[in-house]
Order: sequence, then structure tokens, then C-alpha cells
Amino acid sequence: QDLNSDASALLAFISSFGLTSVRWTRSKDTCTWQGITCQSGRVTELRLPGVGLRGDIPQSTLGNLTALRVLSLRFNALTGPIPPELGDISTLSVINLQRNKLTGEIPLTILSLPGLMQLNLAENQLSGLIAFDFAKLTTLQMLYLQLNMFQGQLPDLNLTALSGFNVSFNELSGPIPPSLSRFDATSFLGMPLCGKPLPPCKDLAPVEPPVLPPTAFPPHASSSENPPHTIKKHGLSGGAIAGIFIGVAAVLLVAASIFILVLRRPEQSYARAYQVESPSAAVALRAKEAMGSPTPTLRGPPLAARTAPVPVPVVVEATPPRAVRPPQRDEDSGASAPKRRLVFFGRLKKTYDLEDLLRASAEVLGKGAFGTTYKAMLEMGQVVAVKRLKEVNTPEREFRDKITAIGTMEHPNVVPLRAYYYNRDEKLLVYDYMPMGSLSSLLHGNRGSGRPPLNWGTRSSIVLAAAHGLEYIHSISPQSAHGNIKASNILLSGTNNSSPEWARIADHGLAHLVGGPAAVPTRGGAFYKAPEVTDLRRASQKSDVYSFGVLLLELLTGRAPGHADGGVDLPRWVQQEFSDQLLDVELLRENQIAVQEMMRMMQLAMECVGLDPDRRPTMESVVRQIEDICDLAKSRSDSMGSSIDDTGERPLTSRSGKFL
Ligand SMILES: Nc1ncnc2c1ncn2[C@@H]1O[C@H](COP(=O)(O)OP(=O)(O)OP(=O)(O)O)[C@@H](O)[C@H]1O
Repeated sequence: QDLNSDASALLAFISSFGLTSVRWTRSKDTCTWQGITCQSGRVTELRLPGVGLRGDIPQSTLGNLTALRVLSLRFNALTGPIPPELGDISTLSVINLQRNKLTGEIPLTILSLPGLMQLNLAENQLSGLIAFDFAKLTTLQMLYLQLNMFQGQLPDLNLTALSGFNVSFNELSGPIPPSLSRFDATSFLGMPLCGKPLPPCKDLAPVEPPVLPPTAFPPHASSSENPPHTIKKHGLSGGAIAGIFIGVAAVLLVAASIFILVLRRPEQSYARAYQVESPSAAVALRAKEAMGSPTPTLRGPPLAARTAPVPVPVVVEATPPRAVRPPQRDEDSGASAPKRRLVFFGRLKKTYDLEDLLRASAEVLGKGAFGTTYKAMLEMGQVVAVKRLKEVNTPEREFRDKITAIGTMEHPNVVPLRAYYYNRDEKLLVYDYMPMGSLSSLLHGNRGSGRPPLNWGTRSSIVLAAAHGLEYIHSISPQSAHGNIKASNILLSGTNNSSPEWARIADHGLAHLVGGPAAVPTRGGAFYKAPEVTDLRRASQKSDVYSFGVLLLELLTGRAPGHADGGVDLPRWVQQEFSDQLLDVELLRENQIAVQEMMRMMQLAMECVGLDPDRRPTMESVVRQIEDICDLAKSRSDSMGSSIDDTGERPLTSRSGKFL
């Protein structure tokens, strides 16, 4: 077999889909075709992510590509079964069919591939058992099967090379076998599984805490919510109940809380993204989002970033040495070449391009009102945050003008937009990655599980930084407003809170950029919204001030808005009971002077959340007032002349050093 027979197989494959955006023709060298890589005169890689392939994968085509190493047809609309003939391609090391509509079982032939390293079949409609034959794939490094309909129990797969694994949101049940217990809880979400890293299968066994996603969402603020449907209490044996009833109750409580922490986020995320109420409904509807567009997903193991509340690995592609590719760009997604460029802002040297982005390792950080945000790790080591916008109804010209205005903003407390990509089907925004995640996860994440309290000095320095950022946005023009100020849009750049840049505002300008129904707040965003705002696009500077006031109240009370005191909104709750009793328990260790500062800050917050927009202060005034309050703290700490205050914590004003 040779390149000619490879070309025939490829043409037979593509022609079965009828009209596609893929233009392969015999008149050009096969190795220059879109998505094709050759080595030693054979086709070794076939990558056509998100090109709109619709229909069954044809039989007797791909099987003839006998030198193929990488097959990536992710993000298409492929239906029918996975062709068993893939198992005949003994050279295959990467198969990525993520997010299609494939049905049936995984062919056993694939499980005999001698050098398979990455298998990503996530987000399909595959069913059947997860066969014990997986154990034969001794070279397998990544196995992603999440969001399918696999049933039965997990087999004991002693795959020592496996470093990425996810079976979340299938129909599996029973114990997690010991060989898979080294993966964290996020690999097993949404199903009645038990055993490490989830709570043990027997209720009376001691509860081992699962490995929590580092920023698993919170805490006390959400305890009133219904637990996910997978949380089940099992019956207890009679003797044990008699003996240790109280102990068991406590253990169950802890287990349930841990479960809520682990499971709540992904459920929220999927459910929110698909506007449904449960993961299973989300599974059913997710195909809606699956059509046709390339996503920055890529290679390498998913990393557990602190900022990734939902570390669902979206990806996988090649680790094998890549062949030298022809100098073509953007071939993966099939749109016209001239427009397929990242447009960069600012003076920073351009060190990557769209293709690098598409090939980077990616991990979902979360889904918001405007789309999904990914952490992308570029091959050259750089890490960026990529927001993939959904439902942009703004005409191209207007989009480019608005995004340019956002891109030219420059302030130490505003997350810089570095580049964007625009075509009809896909809009990507590239931001600096903020490694410490959001204020929301810092404030609410892992509460009660032993994380150090977030002291007043740290909180006030975040408030001041965010206020500076918002003041800057408002200074651009009288109409310039953020429109979506909330704790998950305040991001932290590192652990050094003495750096003026350490807290920054994200998502600036997006409410105005994205037209249509997407301009609806998410993740509690509604609870930060000023009462006069019905559409985020109509947000004003005064409505930003309102949202900022809610944020202040959140930092002071430690309560996420919308959940305070059984669902009462924060401004009303604080107005009713304005007192230091409302301060976050984590702040109770602070001394009396600090409490006075907090109460001044609470007063300022209440002015910000006044119902009459005209009577709310400007951000300029808010900044001055916060500076006043912080200065008070400074003089107090100076007069104490010690680096450790009488609470045993760092002085309030030492806005320096590490906060954790
Ligand atoms: N530049 C970034 N660096 C690190 N994390 C980020 C970055 N941008 C966003 N994130 C995180 O990614 C997650 C998803 O963000 P995204 O902006 O898509 O949604 P959101 O903030 O939850 O909602 P909304 O779209 O309403 O703002 C959030 O947890 C956010 O803190």
C-alpha cells in the first residue's frame, strides 16, 4: 500500500458525506490536503475537527489507511457505530471522536490495538459495558468516555500508563475498582458509584475524603440547595446503629456535604450550559451544542488547575512525534484561509497563532453567559484563557469595532484581552490566564475543609483592586460600563497580594459585545444585577456600582448573593439587620478596629446598592472611600509596629506576602 491507496481511501471516506467544506482533490498532493499529515510517503494523521461531517462513518474506508497514527474527527455530527475496522490499523495511537452522535458499543477490535495511547469517545451516545478488554491496552495514557450511556460496573483496569481518565455522566453503578481509585472524584461524577475517591460503599466504614476539585464550589451558602440526585443514603445495619448512632449520623452528614461539594459544580455547569435541570437532561440535549465548530481542545493530560471547578477533560490528541506538516494554517476547521488568523492587540510580541491554540492542551474552566472558557496550554509552555463565545448576534463590523475597544483597554486591574478570532461560526477571545482563579472560588471554595481563613487584609486589597479596575472602565466614556460585575469575574493573578495587579476584572465589555438572548446573567449573576436592569446590554455605570456593592457585601458576609439567609438577596438581608453579626465567621478573629473598618465598608456597600441609581456613588468616589478605609487600617498597623497582629494573623494592612 502506498500514498495512492491512502488517497483513494480518504476520497471514499469524504465522498460518503456528500457536500462538505473539505476540498480534497487528486490534482493536489495528498499530503497538502486539509487535515492530512504524511510521513515517509504515507498518511499518518487525519484530523478534521469541527468540519460539519454529518452521517455514519463509512465502512471499508478508514481501515485502508494502514499507516495512520492519529485519527481525530471530534466535534462533528457523525452517527452510527464506530467502524470495527479501526482495530485493523495497528499503527493507531490516537483516536479522538469526542462530541459526535455515535451509537452502539465500542468495538472489541479497538481494544486490541497494540500502541493505542489516547482514546477519547466522550460526548457521544455510546452504550454497552466498559469491557474488561480495556485492560489489554497497556500503552493507554488517556481514556475519556464521559457523557455517554455506558452501563454496568467499572472493570478493574490495571493500566499503569493511564494518566487521564473520565467516565462521568454515564449509567454506571457499583464500586470503583482499586486500580482506578487514584483518579479524583471528578472522573466519576453523576452516577451511583462508591468507593475511593468517592465515599465508601459501606456506610459504616470510615469516610475517606475524596480528592476535591481544588475550587469546588461552596459551602455554607449553598447548603440549602437540593443535593444532586446521585446522593443516596444507604440503610444501616441494626447493631451498628444501636452502638454508634450519633457517630454514623455525623459521618453521613460529612459524606453528604463532601458529595455536594464534589457534585454540585459539574451539575450546575452542564445544566446551566444546556438550560436543563439535570446532568442526564443535559446529556440528552448536549448535541445541540455539538454541531460543526472547532474548539480549542487538544493534547496532553488534563491538569487540575486551581481555577478549574469542572476539570472535565475535553480533549486529547497526539503525543506521538508529529510529521513535518506543510506550511498551511487553520486547516482543521475548514473555513477560508485569509480570515483564519488571530488578531492581536497591544505591544506584546505575538508568540502563537490560531493553529497553536487549536493544538494546545485544553481544560474547561467553566461555562458562563457568553460561552465556555478554557485553560489552554500551548506547546511552547504558555498558558492562556480562551473564551469561546456562543450566540453572537452582533454584525461582524460592529463586533470588530467593539472587540478592538476592549482589546485596547490597559489597566493593571483589568484582565488583558490579548487576541481574538472571528469567523461566521466561531468567535474566540484569548485572555491572560489568571492562575489563582476567581474571587468566588477563593471566598467560597473548600470552606470548612481546613483552608486558612481569608483575612480582612486580603479581602480589602481585593476590593480596592477591583474598584480601581472598575473605575478605569468607567473612565473611558460616560457610557462605558462592565455589565456583569460578580465574584466569578474578579480573578486573581497570583499569591502576592502586594502586587497592584493581583486582582483583576474579567469579562469587561462582553455584555455589550454579545447581542441577543445571551445577554442574560448566569451563576448568580442575576443577584448582582441592579433592579432597574432587565438586559445586561443596558447596564450603566450606576448599575455596575450596584453590582459592586453586592460584591462588597459578599466579601463582608461570606455569603454568596441569592443564597443568603435562605434565599433572601444580600442587599435586603443586610438592610434588615445591619449589624456586625452579619460579618463572615472567618472574620470574627479580627480585632475591634478591623470590625469598625468592615462596618464602614458595609455602610459604603449599602450606598452602592441603593434603589435610586442617581443616588448611588460614582466608582471614583467608591475608590476614594475604600482608600480612606484602607488608610485607616494602614495607620493602625503602623502604630502596632508588628508584623503579626493580636489576632495571630498578618496585620490587616500588610497587603503583601502570601495570603494562604
Ligand atoms: N482569564 C481567566 N483566567 C482564569 N480563569 C478564568 C479566566 N476567565 C474566566 N475564568 C474562569 O472560568 C470560569 C468560567 O468563566 P466565564 O466567564 O465563562 O463564566 P462565568 O464568569 O461563570 O459567567 P459569566 O459568563 O456570566 O461571566 C469562571 O470560573 C472564571 O472564574
